[in-house]
Order: sequence, then C-alpha cells, then structure tokens
Amino acid sequence: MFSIATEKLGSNGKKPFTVFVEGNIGSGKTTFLNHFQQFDDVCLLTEPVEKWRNCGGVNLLDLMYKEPHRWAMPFQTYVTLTMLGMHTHQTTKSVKLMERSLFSARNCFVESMLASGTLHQGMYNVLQEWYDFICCNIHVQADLIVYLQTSPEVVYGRMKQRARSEESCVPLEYLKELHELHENWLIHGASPRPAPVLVLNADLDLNTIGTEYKRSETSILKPILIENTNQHALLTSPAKRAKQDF
Ligand SMILES: Nc1ncnc2c1ncn2[C@@H]1O[C@H](COP(=O)(O)OP(=O)(O)OP(=O)(O)O)[C@@H](O)[C@H]1O
Repeated sequence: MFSIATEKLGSNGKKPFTVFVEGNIGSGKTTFLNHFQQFDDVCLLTEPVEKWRNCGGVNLLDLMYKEPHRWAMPFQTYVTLTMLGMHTHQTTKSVKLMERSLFSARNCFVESMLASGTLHQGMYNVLQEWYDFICCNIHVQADLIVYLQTSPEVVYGRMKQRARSEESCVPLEYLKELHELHENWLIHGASPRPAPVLVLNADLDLNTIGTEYKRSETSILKPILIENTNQHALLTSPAKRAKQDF
C-alpha cells in the first residue's frame, strides 16, 4: 500500500474549503461557477468536458453516446483520471469550487450504466476497485456539496436548446434516471455523501436564479468571510488601535 500526497496547504495554512457543484445534465453548473468569478480568493474548476471531447484528437464523449457498450468503460476511466486531476489540483486560494466530482461519476453515471447494461458487471467491478483504491489512498477534500436541483423536463428543454452535437440522441428517460440517482444520493442518502448538501432550486430561469445563487454565497465563502472578520477584529483590537494611535 502506498499513499499519494495531494493538496498543498493554502496561503492561510489550511486546505482550501472545497465545494462540489452537482446536478443533472443542463442544471446550470457552469453558470453557477461563473457567478463566483467575481471573488478573487476562489479557485474555479470547470468540468473537463473539452478534454473528453478531445483526448489526443479522439472525441470520447461522442463515442460513448454513439457506441455505449464499447466506449462507456474507456470513457469512465478517462473521467476518473480527469476528475482526480481536479481533486488533486493545488491552489493557494481559500475556496475551491469544482464542477462535479468522482462521487457523481460513481453514484450516478456508473450506476445508471450498470442498470442499463451498458457496463458489464466485470467493467463495473473494475471501476469500483479504482474508486475504493482512490478513497483509501488519496486525500479527496470535500466540505460542501451544492446540489442544483431541477426537474428532468426543464433540463431536457435546456439540453435541446443548447444542441451539443454529442447529446442530440439523449432521451428524456435518461435525464429522468439521472435525476432519480442524484435525488437518491443527495436527498435520500442512498450512497455516502462526503459533505453536507445545500439544495438550490435550479429550475429557475436566468433572470431569477441570481437570488438562489446569492443564497449559497455565505456557505461557500465562509472561510473568506471568517478570515476577513478576523482581520477586521485584529485591525480594531485595543492593542492594534493603541499601536495605530502611537
Ligand atoms: N461520469 C460520466 N459518465 C457519463 N457521462 C458523463 C459523466 N459525466 C458527465 N457526463 C456527460 O458529459 C456531458 C456534460 O454533462 P454535465 O452534466 O456534467 O455538464 P453540463 O450539462 O455541461 O453542465 P451544466 O449544463 O449543468 O453546466 C453530458 O453529456 C453528460 O452526460
């Protein structure tokens, strides 16, 4: 057994407060991350979809949808690798905000692929051994999960509208199944949740969702707010004031 050192300590001497943004396809994870661009001390890690679309010139996402029985397994192994890259990404920022995680790949996508027969039981078992190995040997920081909760019909409409070529054949049924798997995991706790879950209503459209995003700010920016309060307290402490007066 060996272990791999991951997270570098942040500038404040602590590991970054790590938040996973989870939700169905088209739930607005990228838009949610973009909202936090305005905060300097937040490291944003968007999902590596572009890597999946171009793995050395091969579009694995497309192949996975076109020939699932053949490509689901290599696709999942690449998802595992690229997600691990995000989990072990080092930052000196106080907060790390990630789009998805190894946990949603494991608890939602891989489960769905086993149930539909896309993944053979043997392939599934190999993936489970990888996840267990990672869990035991690599520190995966998790402090909060933001669940962008949607209804399948709403995200189906958004998916059709954005018309990503690889997703043209994705049926509403698949989104319903992924929705149930997210709900079972994040709301009902059918699989272990690595951190507390904050649920937001992501059915709202772009004009009204800002209030939902704002609602999450205090929870996500907690370490920054605490740090600022401490600094403020230091600046206004009697000793500091005396020094300033002098
Ligand atoms: N572990 C996985 N296994 C299979 N497919 C996956 C996996 N993770 C993501 N995908 C696929 O990758 C594509 C991107 O999906 P995802 O929901 O992660 O992002 P998104 O829809 O771009 O996010 P959003 O619209 O919420 O910003 C989808 O077609 C989805 O089915």
